[in-house]
Amino acid sequence: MATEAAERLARQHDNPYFARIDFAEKKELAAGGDGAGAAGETSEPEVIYIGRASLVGEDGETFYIYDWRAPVSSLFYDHEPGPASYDTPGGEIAGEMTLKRQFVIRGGRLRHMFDTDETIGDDILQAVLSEKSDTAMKSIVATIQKEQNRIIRDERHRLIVVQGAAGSGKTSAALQRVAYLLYRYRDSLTAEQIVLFSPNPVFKGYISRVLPDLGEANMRQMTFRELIEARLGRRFDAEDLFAQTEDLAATEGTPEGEARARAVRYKGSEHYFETIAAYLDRLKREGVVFRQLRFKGDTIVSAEEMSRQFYVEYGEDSFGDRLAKLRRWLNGRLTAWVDDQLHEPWVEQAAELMEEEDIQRAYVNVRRQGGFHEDAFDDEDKMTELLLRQAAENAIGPLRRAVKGFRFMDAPETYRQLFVSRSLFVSCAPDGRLPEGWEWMAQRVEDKLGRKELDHEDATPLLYLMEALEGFRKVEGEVKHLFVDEAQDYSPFQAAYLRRRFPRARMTVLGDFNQAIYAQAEDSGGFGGWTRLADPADAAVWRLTTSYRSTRPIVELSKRILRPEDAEGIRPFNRDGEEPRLIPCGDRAHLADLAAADVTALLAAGHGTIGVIAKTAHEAGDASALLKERLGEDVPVTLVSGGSANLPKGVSVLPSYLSKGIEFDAVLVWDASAERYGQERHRKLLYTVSTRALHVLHIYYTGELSPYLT
Ligand SMILES: Nc1ncnc2c1ncn2[C@@H]1O[C@H](COP(=O)(O)OP(=O)(O)OP(=O)(O)O)[C@@H](O)[C@H]1O
Repeated sequence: MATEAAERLARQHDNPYFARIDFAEKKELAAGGDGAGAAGETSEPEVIYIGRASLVGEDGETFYIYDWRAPVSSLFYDHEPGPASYDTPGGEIAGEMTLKRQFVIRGGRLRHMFDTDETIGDDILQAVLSEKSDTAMKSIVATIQKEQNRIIRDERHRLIVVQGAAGSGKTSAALQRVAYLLYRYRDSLTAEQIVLFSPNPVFKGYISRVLPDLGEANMRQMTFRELIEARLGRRFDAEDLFAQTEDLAATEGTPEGEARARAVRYKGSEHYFETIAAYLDRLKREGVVFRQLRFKGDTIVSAEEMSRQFYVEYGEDSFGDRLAKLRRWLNGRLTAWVDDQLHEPWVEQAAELMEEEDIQRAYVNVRRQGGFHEDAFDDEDKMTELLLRQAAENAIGPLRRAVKGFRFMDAPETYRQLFVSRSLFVSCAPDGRLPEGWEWMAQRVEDKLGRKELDHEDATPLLYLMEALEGFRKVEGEVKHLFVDEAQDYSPFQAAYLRRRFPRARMTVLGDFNQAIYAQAEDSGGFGGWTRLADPADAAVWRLTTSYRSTRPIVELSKRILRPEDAEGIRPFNRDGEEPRLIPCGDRAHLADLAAADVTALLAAGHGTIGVIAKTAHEAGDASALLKERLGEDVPVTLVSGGSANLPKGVSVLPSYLSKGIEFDAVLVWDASAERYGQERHRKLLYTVSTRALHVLHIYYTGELSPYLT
């Protein structure tokens, strides 16, 4: 506690406050009308300083500085001088703002001071946005914009969906919202109860400093991949989204590639989610595939016995009760089997070889059960029996654990059944029809599962089926807030799955349909079915249209990449910069020569982070090798891969999909040729890549330029 307070004070010493407002509260007409003041009159203006944390006098009442999250602070974000009001838990407070002043204080010294008429003065925002970037994201509390503030402080809706242009502050708003909620509900909400889904490990590292800098603990961060790995990683060689993307890129245009792309889209759809839901319903009556319990070639309980027990004996009970009963029954069967085996030679041998630790445990058990007193002979028998029992139990430990972990149900095989029988699939599909390409999918599932491999498009459906069969025991009921960033990249299937996995969480979902770059979400208009997850009365859809990250010329160029109707609502923040450059190159070697020379010049000009963004991991590998050859040891070049967790300063080379959510002072697009970015589906990828640039954008191409840039 004391260290925390000391750290906070040290931070405050460096940067105590960033704003001052003078606010005169409107006087209420006192009850009975005898009038402490007439309605409409205001009291003397109070001087209010706003900073990252509050500073309170020793009396515990005098506020020298208000925390930016205090109710009164929203006056600063929402209003210009003049009539103004703010919400408090006790109701609205209205009055008159007579002064609004902004400060830039660094290292305890006042650098700038502005009085302003606008909500948040352009000058300060200009200055902040013109700074060179760091490898980690910074907090934006001193310059939160009105429309961002609305998202940060929304306490009314259970589901908030934010559609925001690239660089409009979605991630920033999400993180300040986490800080806001932790402050507002500090007695009842902990950082552990907030989960943020991040697109990849690079992004995870990139945002991890914002909350600690604001004096708050980081929320839990997860990637969808981690979720899949945790449950299915041991049983399957599970493909991830990036490998899937690479495969689709490599097979593009081939019949195999087209069939897979169709399967990927279908298996991310709501149609498929409903099909699985109907299948689950049917599994209540028949069809769960059980796995026999076997020991050294002997069947202890067969799959047929389990099925009979489950569907016939317990047929009247609910699914959950039947499972609980089946588990008890299986454990009883295992115990009976152990009883039966006690005097078999293998058990005696195993008991002789038992570890000291197990013998001690058996000894303790006998004592606990009241052994070792009157009749020593009896005790010895008891001890021997216990040792034998312990030995047999050790041997069937994996079976006990399988029963505990529900592995007596074969979820993958149950899943596979759906693709074995056409009529079964049809009976579960909501429209009673087979999806296009079903045969191809059926063959693929057969091949892959047979080899213990799992396509990414099958991972969430299998996870859903498995968890639903187990009664969603991994449900995270204690999570109160779920944030999903880059939400356009989730399939409607994944959105529906997350809703079930975090059943009580309020959701804040942020995305940009113009950056939907994965095939799995292509058919959903880029918004993954999120908006349908809550009752419309409990949901809000907010839009962020101003793009703060990039200079005006960069935003203008990137808007031209999009279809006019998609670009319509995007507004650049008015910050000047050099025109983006389109640079023709003879071949890759020439491209590398030019890019290497530009990297050197950009570093010399003081740009601290340079992102060389190629389309695929393979091309990023090539680009990195070519640049390293040319730049030598003096300029370190880092190749960023799917597993990387940190973005270094200097030059990073990365595939397009790993650049999601992050930004660089300068972006060098590696080969935006028509060959690489020629199809409609590449339009959004090119947009995503170009909008990573803060100040400088160079686009190199060999051969013909992508049609989206001409
Ligand atoms: N109100 C603000 N004040 C200062 N900087 C801001 C503000 N809003 C956004 N920014 C800056 O703009 C950049 C983009 O913000 P952010 O990454 O949150 O946007 P995004 O909408 O999540 O972008 P994308 O969808 O492209 O990943 C960041 O550098 C952020 O600090």
